[in-house]
Amino acid sequence: MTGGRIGIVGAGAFGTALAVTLARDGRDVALWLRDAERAWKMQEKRENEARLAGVLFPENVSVTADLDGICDADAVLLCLPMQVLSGFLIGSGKALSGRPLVACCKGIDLERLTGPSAIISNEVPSARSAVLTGPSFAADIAMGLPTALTLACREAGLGETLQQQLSTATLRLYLTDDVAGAELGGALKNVIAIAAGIVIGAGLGESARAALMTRGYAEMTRLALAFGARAETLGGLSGLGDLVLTCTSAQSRNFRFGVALGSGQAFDPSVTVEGAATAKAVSNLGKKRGIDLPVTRMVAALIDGHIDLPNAIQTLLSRPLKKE
Ligand SMILES: NC(=O)C1=CN([C@@H]2O[C@H](COP(=O)(O)OP(=O)(O)OC[C@H]3O[C@@H](n4cnc5c(N)ncnc54)[C@H](OP(=O)(O)O)[C@@H]3O)[C@@H](O)[C@H]2O)C=CC1
Ligand SMILES: O=C(CO)COP(=O)(O)O
Repeated sequence: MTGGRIGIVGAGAFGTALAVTLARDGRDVALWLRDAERAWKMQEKRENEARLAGVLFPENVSVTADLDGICDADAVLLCLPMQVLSGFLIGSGKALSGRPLVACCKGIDLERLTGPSAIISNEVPSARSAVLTGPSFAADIAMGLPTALTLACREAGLGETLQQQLSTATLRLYLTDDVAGAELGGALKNVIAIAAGIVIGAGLGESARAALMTRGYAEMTRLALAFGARAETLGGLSGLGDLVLTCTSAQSRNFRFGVALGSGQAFDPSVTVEGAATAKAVSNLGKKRGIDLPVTRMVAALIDGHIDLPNAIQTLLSRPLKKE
């Protein structure tokens, strides 16, 4: 499909990659960032040097710091980190009233303990929401490598329209109405990816990583089913697919953060690591709902410095033996 006008909020790595791939496929794209001077420079330079260096913008990408520039778009993609989404919508959501808003962030809000679609419904009640999630590194999308994602939307008609508007020759969107499953899979896989990174960073071996990924997947499924998700969604792109990608690739920031934690190295605090806040949020959710989440709880405790690595490993290994 070609044509249509897409607005993108957030010129980070992911927002920029989506802007470029959608524009190459014929959409007019307006890419919004919060700083007017940087927006002007990016518009002139035709490149996002800070977040996606080396990828030139097609001429049908325009960069703006004015939300009026995107409020008439057919769909607006919210490509902000999870923990800033509510603040952005409280401050600026009014400008996006009535628009289809597609959350592209992965995580659970630490204060509200909800995913992005509930934040959108609360802060912009007139908006029609969807969630775009699944296994994809921004660099791969920007290079035009084949990528498949999940588009989750409760409204059948809107979901089908967005699926057409946001799929390209190399970006293939699969549709589901299981928003809870898609959101929770995307949020939790980042926590498990941190744990997988810790395992590798601490030198515990590939076998331990495979065990961790499998038990982590059981944990993701347990939590998601308790929130009304369907098991098949967790077994799809937004759950298992993204878990595999993120736990096994050094391109992943969550995985690299875990490696640093496991090997006692420092990690640049300016890098977006969604799983860190989400580990705490999900740990709190689990406590509230009485759901056993041993891996998530341990990741949250390690990040907060409430436990050291040898004790964390010992605690996980000494849990009572049980049926798989
Ligand atoms: N990168 C990837 O490969 C993928 C990322 N995602 C998801 O996309 C989301 C965004 O990630 P990503 O693009 O990588 O993140 P980046 O760290 O690359 O960029 C974050 C962007 O958010 C902006 N931002 C931060 N705080 C605010 C705020 N308060 N108001 C307005 N803008 C703000 C930053 O702007 P500024 O520069 O001004 O600080 C920056 O443009 C995450 O949830 C991530 O999980 C999903 C799939 C792949
Ligand atoms: O979500 C992603 C891949 O699907 C990106 O992972 P990171 O945020 O860990 O880099």
